[in-house]
Amino acid sequence: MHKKISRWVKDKQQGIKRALVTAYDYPMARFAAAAGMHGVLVGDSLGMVVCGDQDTLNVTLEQMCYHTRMVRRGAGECLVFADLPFGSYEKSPEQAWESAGELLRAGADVIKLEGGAEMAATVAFCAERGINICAHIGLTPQRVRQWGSFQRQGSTDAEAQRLHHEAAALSAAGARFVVMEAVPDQVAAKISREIDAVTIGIGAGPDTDAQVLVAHDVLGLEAESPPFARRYLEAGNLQQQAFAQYVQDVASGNFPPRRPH
Ligand SMILES: Nc1nc(=O)c2c([nH]1)NC[C@@H]1CN(c3ccc(C(=O)N[C@@H](CCC(=O)O)C(=O)O)cc3)CN21
Ligand SMILES: CC(C)C(=O)C(=O)O
Ligand SMILES: [Mg+2]
Repeated sequence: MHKKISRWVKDKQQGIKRALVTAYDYPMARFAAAAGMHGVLVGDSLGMVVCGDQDTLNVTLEQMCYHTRMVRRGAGECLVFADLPFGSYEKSPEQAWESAGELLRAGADVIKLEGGAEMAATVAFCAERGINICAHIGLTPQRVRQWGSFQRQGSTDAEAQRLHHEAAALSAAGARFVVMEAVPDQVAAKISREIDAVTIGIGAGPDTDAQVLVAHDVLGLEAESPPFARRYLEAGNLQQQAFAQYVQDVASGNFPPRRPH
Protein backbone atom coordinates (compact mmCIF):
# COMPACT_ATOMS: atom_id res chain seq x y z
CA MET A 1 0.00 0.00 0.00
CA HIS A 2 1.03 3.63 -0.61
CA LYS A 3 2.94 4.79 2.49
CA LYS A 4 0.74 7.88 2.79
CA ILE A 5 -2.46 5.82 2.56
CA SER A 6 -1.32 3.36 5.23
CA ARG A 7 -0.93 6.38 7.54
CA TRP A 8 -4.58 7.27 6.92
CA VAL A 9 -5.56 3.70 7.84
CA LYS A 10 -3.36 3.77 10.96
CA ASP A 11 -4.89 7.08 12.05
CA LYS A 12 -8.41 5.65 11.54
CA GLN A 13 -7.51 2.74 13.82
CA GLN A 14 -6.13 5.13 16.46
CA GLY A 15 -9.00 7.60 16.20
CA ILE A 16 -6.80 10.44 14.91
CA LYS A 17 -8.89 12.76 12.74
CA ARG A 18 -7.72 14.05 9.37
CA ALA A 19 -8.73 17.08 7.34
CA LEU A 20 -9.13 17.68 3.62
CA VAL A 21 -10.21 20.70 1.66
CA THR A 22 -11.01 21.10 -2.00
CA ALA A 23 -8.44 22.80 -4.22
CA TYR A 24 -8.82 23.77 -7.84
CA ASP A 25 -5.54 25.49 -8.64
CA TYR A 26 -1.87 25.85 -7.68
CA PRO A 27 -2.09 28.58 -5.02
CA MET A 28 -5.02 26.94 -3.20
CA ALA A 29 -3.13 23.62 -3.06
CA ARG A 30 0.03 25.36 -1.89
CA PHE A 31 -1.74 27.14 1.00
CA ALA A 32 -3.52 23.93 2.01
CA ALA A 33 -0.26 21.95 2.03
CA ALA A 34 1.57 24.66 3.97
CA ALA A 35 -1.27 24.68 6.53
CA GLY A 36 -0.74 20.98 7.24
CA MET A 37 -3.79 19.69 5.41
CA HIS A 38 -3.68 15.91 4.99
CA GLY A 39 -5.40 15.81 1.63
CA VAL A 40 -6.69 18.05 -1.13
CA LEU A 41 -9.64 17.14 -3.33
CA VAL A 42 -9.90 18.40 -6.87
CA GLY A 43 -13.68 18.36 -6.67
CA ASP A 44 -16.13 18.63 -9.53
CA SER A 45 -17.73 21.24 -7.23
CA LEU A 46 -15.45 23.52 -9.25
CA GLY A 47 -18.31 23.63 -11.79
CA MET A 48 -20.30 25.54 -9.17
CA VAL A 49 -17.82 27.50 -7.05
CA VAL A 50 -15.31 28.35 -9.82
CA CYS A 51 -17.48 28.34 -12.95
CA GLY A 52 -20.76 29.59 -11.44
CA ASP A 53 -23.04 26.77 -12.64
CA GLN A 54 -26.06 25.63 -10.60
CA ASP A 55 -24.78 22.04 -10.40
CA THR A 56 -21.75 19.91 -11.28
CA LEU A 57 -23.11 18.23 -14.41
CA ASN A 58 -21.24 20.30 -17.02
CA VAL A 59 -17.75 19.54 -15.73
CA THR A 60 -15.68 17.46 -18.19
CA LEU A 61 -12.87 14.96 -17.67
CA GLU A 62 -10.54 17.27 -19.60
CA GLN A 63 -11.31 20.12 -17.18
CA MET A 64 -10.73 17.83 -14.19
CA CYS A 65 -7.33 16.84 -15.59
CA TYR A 66 -6.43 20.49 -16.23
CA HIS A 67 -7.18 21.42 -12.61
CA THR A 68 -5.56 18.27 -11.21
CA ARG A 69 -2.26 19.23 -12.90
CA MET A 70 -2.33 22.67 -11.26
CA VAL A 71 -3.20 21.24 -7.85
CA ARG A 72 -0.51 18.55 -8.05
CA ARG A 73 2.17 21.22 -8.53
CA GLY A 74 1.21 22.91 -5.26
CA ALA A 75 0.10 19.93 -3.18
CA GLY A 76 3.47 18.97 -1.67
CA GLU A 77 2.96 16.18 0.86
CA CYS A 78 -0.86 16.25 0.61
CA LEU A 79 -2.60 13.22 -0.83
CA VAL A 80 -4.33 14.43 -4.02
CA PHE A 81 -7.88 13.18 -4.62
CA ALA A 82 -9.66 13.90 -7.90
CA ASP A 83 -13.34 13.50 -8.87
CA LEU A 84 -14.45 11.57 -11.90
CA PRO A 85 -17.03 13.93 -13.45
CA PHE A 86 -20.57 13.08 -14.54
CA GLY A 87 -20.60 10.90 -17.67
CA SER A 88 -16.98 9.76 -17.46
CA TYR A 89 -17.37 6.47 -15.54
CA GLU A 90 -20.96 5.26 -15.06
CA LYS A 91 -21.31 3.18 -18.24
CA SER A 92 -18.86 0.39 -17.43
CA PRO A 93 -15.85 -0.57 -15.31
CA GLU A 94 -13.73 -0.17 -18.47
CA GLN A 95 -14.93 3.39 -18.99
CA ALA A 96 -14.18 4.21 -15.34
CA TRP A 97 -10.70 2.65 -15.59
CA GLU A 98 -9.86 4.68 -18.71
CA SER A 99 -11.10 7.95 -17.21
CA ALA A 100 -9.37 7.25 -13.91
CA GLY A 101 -6.14 6.72 -15.84
CA GLU A 102 -6.39 10.24 -17.28
CA LEU A 103 -6.67 11.69 -13.76
CA LEU A 104 -3.77 9.55 -12.52
CA ARG A 105 -1.57 10.80 -15.36
CA ALA A 106 -2.60 14.36 -14.42
CA GLY A 107 -1.17 13.70 -10.95
CA ALA A 108 -3.99 12.39 -8.75
CA ASP A 109 -3.20 9.80 -6.05
CA VAL A 110 -6.80 8.73 -5.36
CA ILE A 111 -9.73 8.71 -7.78
CA LYS A 112 -13.22 9.48 -6.43
CA LEU A 113 -16.52 8.42 -7.95
CA GLU A 114 -20.13 8.85 -6.84
CA GLY A 115 -22.56 6.00 -6.31
CA GLY A 116 -23.56 3.09 -4.11
CA ALA A 117 -23.64 -0.69 -4.44
CA GLU A 118 -24.23 -0.40 -8.22
CA MET A 119 -20.65 0.96 -8.47
CA ALA A 120 -19.05 -1.87 -6.44
CA ALA A 121 -18.05 -3.86 -9.56
CA THR A 122 -16.41 -0.74 -11.01
CA VAL A 123 -14.56 -0.06 -7.76
CA ALA A 124 -13.29 -3.66 -7.70
CA PHE A 125 -12.25 -3.51 -11.36
CA CYS A 126 -10.18 -0.35 -10.82
CA ALA A 127 -8.80 -1.33 -7.40
CA GLU A 128 -7.63 -4.72 -8.71
CA ARG A 129 -5.82 -2.88 -11.50
CA GLY A 130 -3.83 -0.62 -9.22
CA ILE A 131 -6.01 2.44 -8.77
CA ASN A 132 -6.75 3.88 -5.31
CA ILE A 133 -10.50 4.50 -5.20
CA CYS A 134 -12.56 6.81 -2.99
CA ALA A 135 -16.30 6.12 -3.12
CA HIS A 136 -18.91 8.84 -2.41
CA ILE A 137 -22.39 8.09 -1.03
CA GLY A 138 -25.31 9.98 0.52
CA LEU A 139 -25.87 13.31 -1.21
CA THR A 140 -24.19 12.63 -4.54
CA PRO A 141 -24.47 15.95 -6.41
CA GLN A 142 -24.18 14.36 -9.86
CA ARG A 143 -27.65 12.86 -9.23
CA VAL A 144 -29.29 16.16 -8.26
CA ARG A 145 -31.65 16.10 -11.26
CA GLN A 146 -33.28 12.98 -9.81
CA TRP A 147 -33.98 14.83 -6.55
CA GLY A 148 -34.56 18.34 -7.86
CA SER A 149 -32.39 19.93 -5.15
CA PHE A 150 -29.46 19.20 -2.84
CA GLN A 151 -31.29 17.21 -0.17
CA ARG A 152 -29.89 15.45 2.86
CA GLN A 153 -29.98 11.63 2.61
CA GLY A 154 -30.49 8.69 4.94
CA SER A 155 -33.11 10.19 7.24
CA THR A 156 -35.45 7.15 7.32
CA ASP A 157 -34.43 3.82 8.83
CA ALA A 158 -34.67 2.17 5.41
CA GLU A 159 -32.43 4.80 3.80
CA ALA A 160 -29.92 4.55 6.66
CA GLN A 161 -29.86 0.77 6.17
CA ARG A 162 -29.23 1.25 2.45
CA LEU A 163 -26.32 3.65 3.13
CA HIS A 164 -24.83 1.09 5.47
CA HIS A 165 -25.06 -1.67 2.85
CA GLU A 166 -23.59 0.62 0.20
CA ALA A 167 -20.63 1.63 2.34
CA ALA A 168 -19.94 -1.99 3.27
CA ALA A 169 -20.16 -3.14 -0.36
CA LEU A 170 -17.83 -0.38 -1.59
CA SER A 171 -15.28 -1.02 1.15
CA ALA A 172 -15.39 -4.77 0.48
CA ALA A 173 -14.90 -4.04 -3.24
CA GLY A 174 -11.62 -2.35 -2.38
CA ALA A 175 -12.42 1.35 -1.93
CA ARG A 176 -9.76 2.77 0.41
CA PHE A 177 -11.92 5.82 1.24
CA VAL A 178 -15.65 6.55 1.38
CA VAL A 179 -17.01 10.10 1.36
CA MET A 180 -20.37 10.45 3.12
CA GLU A 181 -22.15 13.68 2.30
CA ALA A 182 -25.15 15.20 4.12
CA VAL A 183 -26.17 12.08 6.07
CA PRO A 184 -27.24 11.79 9.74
CA ASP A 185 -24.39 11.91 12.27
CA GLN A 186 -25.25 8.55 13.86
CA VAL A 187 -25.44 6.80 10.49
CA ALA A 188 -21.99 8.14 9.52
CA ALA A 189 -20.60 7.20 12.94
CA LYS A 190 -21.85 3.61 12.74
CA ILE A 191 -20.57 3.13 9.19
CA SER A 192 -17.17 4.58 10.17
CA ARG A 193 -16.87 2.03 12.98
CA GLU A 194 -17.88 -0.91 10.82
CA ILE A 195 -16.00 -0.56 7.54
CA ASP A 196 -12.26 -0.84 6.80
CA ALA A 197 -12.25 2.09 4.37
CA VAL A 198 -11.33 5.50 5.79
CA THR A 199 -14.52 7.57 5.98
CA ILE A 200 -14.54 11.25 5.02
CA GLY A 201 -17.56 13.25 6.13
CA ILE A 202 -19.11 16.46 4.85
CA GLY A 203 -22.28 17.37 6.70
CA ALA A 204 -22.03 13.94 8.38
CA GLY A 205 -21.13 14.89 11.96
CA PRO A 206 -17.94 14.59 14.00
CA ASP A 207 -17.50 10.81 14.06
CA THR A 208 -16.15 10.12 10.58
CA ASP A 209 -12.42 9.38 10.25
CA ALA A 210 -11.81 12.61 8.31
CA GLN A 211 -13.61 15.78 7.26
CA VAL A 212 -13.72 17.58 3.94
CA LEU A 213 -15.05 21.05 3.12
CA VAL A 214 -15.22 23.10 -0.05
CA ALA A 215 -12.41 25.69 0.06
CA HIS A 216 -14.73 28.47 -1.11
CA ASP A 217 -16.91 27.83 1.97
CA VAL A 218 -13.95 27.73 4.40
CA LEU A 219 -12.62 30.99 2.96
CA GLY A 220 -15.94 32.78 2.51
CA LEU A 221 -15.66 33.10 -1.26
CA GLU A 222 -19.18 31.76 -1.80
CA ALA A 223 -22.20 34.06 -1.47
CA GLU A 224 -23.91 31.31 0.55
CA SER A 225 -22.67 28.04 2.01
CA PRO A 226 -24.46 24.84 3.06
CA PRO A 227 -25.66 24.80 6.69
CA PHE A 228 -22.94 22.37 7.81
CA ALA A 229 -19.99 24.39 6.45
CA ARG A 230 -17.89 26.68 8.69
CA ARG A 231 -16.63 29.91 7.16
CA TYR A 232 -13.25 30.62 8.78
CA LEU A 233 -12.78 33.82 6.78
CA GLU A 234 -14.84 36.24 4.70
CA ALA A 235 -12.26 36.53 1.93
CA GLY A 236 -14.92 37.52 -0.61
CA ASN A 237 -15.61 40.71 1.34
CA LEU A 238 -11.89 41.39 1.76
CA GLN A 239 -11.28 40.96 -1.97
CA GLN A 240 -14.15 43.28 -2.79
CA GLN A 241 -12.79 45.92 -0.37
CA ALA A 242 -9.33 45.70 -1.95
CA PHE A 243 -10.77 46.06 -5.47
CA ALA A 244 -12.93 49.01 -4.36
CA GLN A 245 -9.91 50.73 -2.79
CA TYR A 246 -7.95 50.28 -6.02
CA VAL A 247 -10.82 51.73 -8.11
CA GLN A 248 -10.97 54.70 -5.73
CA ASP A 249 -7.19 55.21 -5.82
CA VAL A 250 -7.16 55.27 -9.62
CA ALA A 251 -10.04 57.75 -9.67
CA SER A 252 -8.39 60.01 -7.09
CA GLY A 253 -4.92 59.83 -8.64
CA ASN A 254 -3.53 58.08 -5.56
CA PHE A 255 -2.43 55.18 -7.78
CA PRO A 256 -0.03 54.93 -9.49
CA PRO A 257 2.28 57.32 -7.63
CA ARG A 258 4.03 60.07 -9.59
CA ARG A 259 7.73 59.22 -9.92
CA PRO A 260 10.43 61.90 -10.03
CA HIS A 261 12.30 61.57 -13.40
N1 LIG B 1 -20.27 25.84 -1.87
C1 LIG B 1 -20.62 24.57 -1.89
N2 LIG B 1 -20.34 23.81 -0.81
C2 LIG B 1 -20.70 22.49 -0.77
O1 LIG B 1 -20.39 21.82 0.24
C3 LIG B 1 -21.39 21.93 -1.88
C4 LIG B 1 -21.63 22.77 -2.99
N3 LIG B 1 -21.27 24.07 -2.96
N4 LIG B 1 -22.25 22.28 -4.10
C5 LIG B 1 -22.39 20.86 -4.26
C6 LIG B 1 -22.77 20.23 -3.00
C7 LIG B 1 -24.16 20.62 -2.55
N5 LIG B 1 -24.03 20.65 -1.13
C8 LIG B 1 -25.09 20.76 -0.22
C9 LIG B 1 -25.99 21.80 -0.29
C10 LIG B 1 -27.03 21.89 0.63
C11 LIG B 1 -27.17 20.94 1.61
C12 LIG B 1 -28.27 21.01 2.60
O2 LIG B 1 -28.14 20.48 3.68
N6 LIG B 1 -29.40 21.65 2.30
C13 LIG B 1 -30.53 21.80 3.21
C14 LIG B 1 -31.71 22.39 2.54
C15 LIG B 1 -31.39 23.48 1.61
C16 LIG B 1 -32.64 23.94 0.90
O3 LIG B 1 -33.55 23.14 0.70
O4 LIG B 1 -32.69 25.13 0.54
C17 LIG B 1 -31.09 20.51 3.69
O5 LIG B 1 -31.46 20.46 4.86
O6 LIG B 1 -31.24 19.58 2.85
C18 LIG B 1 -26.26 19.91 1.68
C19 LIG B 1 -25.23 19.83 0.76
C20 LIG B 1 -22.70 20.27 -0.74
N7 LIG B 1 -21.89 20.63 -1.87
C1 LIG C 1 -17.54 18.15 -1.48
C2 LIG C 1 -16.74 17.04 -2.06
C3 LIG C 1 -16.97 15.76 -1.35
C4 LIG C 1 -16.90 16.91 -3.56
O1 LIG C 1 -17.25 15.89 -4.09
C5 LIG C 1 -16.58 18.08 -4.40
O2 LIG C 1 -16.06 19.09 -3.90
O3 LIG C 1 -16.82 17.98 -5.62
MG1 LIG D 1 -17.60 16.09 -6.18
